[in-house]
Amino acid sequence: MSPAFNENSKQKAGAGAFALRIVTAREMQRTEQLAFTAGLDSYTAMERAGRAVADAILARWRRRPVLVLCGPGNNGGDGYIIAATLRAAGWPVSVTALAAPSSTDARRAATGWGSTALEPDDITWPEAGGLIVDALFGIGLTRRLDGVGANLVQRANQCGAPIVSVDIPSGVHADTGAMLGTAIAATLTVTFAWCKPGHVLLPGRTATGELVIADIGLPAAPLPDDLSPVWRNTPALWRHALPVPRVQDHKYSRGHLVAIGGGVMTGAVRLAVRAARRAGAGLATILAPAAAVSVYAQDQAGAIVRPRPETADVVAYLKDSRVSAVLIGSGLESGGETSDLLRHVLAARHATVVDGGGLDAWRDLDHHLIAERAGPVVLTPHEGEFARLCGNLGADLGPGLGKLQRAQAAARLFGAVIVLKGPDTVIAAPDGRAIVNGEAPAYLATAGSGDVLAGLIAGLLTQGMDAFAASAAAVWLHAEAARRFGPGLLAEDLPDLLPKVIAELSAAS
Ligand SMILES: NC(=O)C1=CN([C@@H]2O[C@H](COP(=O)(O)OP(=O)(O)OC[C@H]3O[C@@H](n4cnc5c(N)ncnc54)[C@H](O)[C@@H]3O)[C@@H](O)[C@H]2O)[C@@H](O)CC1
Ligand SMILES: [K+]
Repeated sequence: MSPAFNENSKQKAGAGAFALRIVTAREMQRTEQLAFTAGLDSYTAMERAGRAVADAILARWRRRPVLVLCGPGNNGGDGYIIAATLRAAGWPVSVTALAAPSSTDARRAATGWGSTALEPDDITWPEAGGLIVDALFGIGLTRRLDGVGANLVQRANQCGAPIVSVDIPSGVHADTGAMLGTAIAATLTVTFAWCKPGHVLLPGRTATGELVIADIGLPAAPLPDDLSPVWRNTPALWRHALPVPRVQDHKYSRGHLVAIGGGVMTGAVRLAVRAARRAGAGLATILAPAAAVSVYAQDQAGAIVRPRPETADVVAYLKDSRVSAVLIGSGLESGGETSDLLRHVLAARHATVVDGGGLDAWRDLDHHLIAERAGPVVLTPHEGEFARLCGNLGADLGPGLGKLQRAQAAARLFGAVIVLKGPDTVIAAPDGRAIVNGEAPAYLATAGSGDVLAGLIAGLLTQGMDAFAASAAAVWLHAEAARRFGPGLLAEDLPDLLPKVIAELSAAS
């Protein structure tokens, strides 16, 4: 495990990899409780939260009319403090209260605001030159928005003024990013201490707009020891673990990837192998049906292509101790032969990436095969493949299970790293660690880009990188390469974009 994944639980929120944590609503509440028990005054925390939001507003906008929408809980309490702070800065501020404040701290904040709160029916909605502060609901939102609350959200979204959300856009579920009925579409969201899953998972990520994470002094107290370690994906987590060739290396010691090629959809493994080689694999061998050997051989002169007339040939080849990772499933049909191949690949005990048709084969494996395999396995489903792979996995964990929790549950169930792909890819390890990649450009929605990702993961794995770190690094590098290329991106472009991205990362570390 890399040092970045072992950060000290007594660190401050703003420090190093610890700042990249993603914390669920319940974990946040427990952290706050511990901090309060350790002596932090809860109203002081609320004042800091409110001031942090007001500071973010003052740093971005000039004086303008502001409407603050306050809910009944502590999110609303933050809203009253923001209103008072902006008023003290000379801004024209009005407040509307969805309901009377229900907590001691929120009541105290409302008293500090002092002026009357408008009834929702009496609001004059600001125009584009004004500003709305959304302090209706934060991480305490537990059920769908309806009635007056839903109406306020819709009117705010329609009035044309930018909206600043306190902690999380009202209506977004903090742990899943789902919309509970309707949700604020914010220009800016200021959250506290750590990001929540709802800020990085769709559709919450879109509703969040720009995200600012403000330090309100919480982790000065000890954190709960059992915080599930979830991070936002950035190179700080894994850059130091990227493979770098040593002077004494030869092609086998840099890593020998074996890819199982299909007979018809050859493009998938060709893309994957090129990506693996661009990521530094010293050697790649494609085991292909005899009829397709020439197609693979003509594509990449530097890859070895061998015919695999019988499954037995694959088994024999994988016994070679110089094989360091296997990619199976890209471009393979689901069904009998793929299932046989997968069983033999797992029995060979190499680090393995399973994609495409291999995922359906994985679903059909006997559980003892999954339990008994020795090498690390990475499964790379998109949502459709995940649904086939896992069915209603997690239904017993309650309704509304989000993408993060589903990936974590599958990783635990299978004892494999899960890369649940999409615009908000989640990488989950069997031990509960997870990383969310919230920044992928939509240009990646093109045929073959998943094959490149599978090959990139395999290319890093084959060089000895830890499966979880390799998966996170590959997802980030893949997205960054696509971002740099921009419009017109083809999957074929991606492998050759990787060296520059990797070189710049290595230079920066
Ligand atoms: N606890 C603390 O010390 C701090 C909390 N802070 C703020 O407090 C927020 C959390 O406060 P709360 O736990 O009071 O939760 P919220 O303010 O998010 O909302 C809770 C209230 O909304 C009601 N509610 C939930 N779902 C509803 C729905 N669909 N329709 C109508 N009412 C609904 C609940 O019954 C409760 O009254 C954070 O998001 C953050 O903004 C900050 O002040 C920092 C410090
Ligand atoms: K809010």
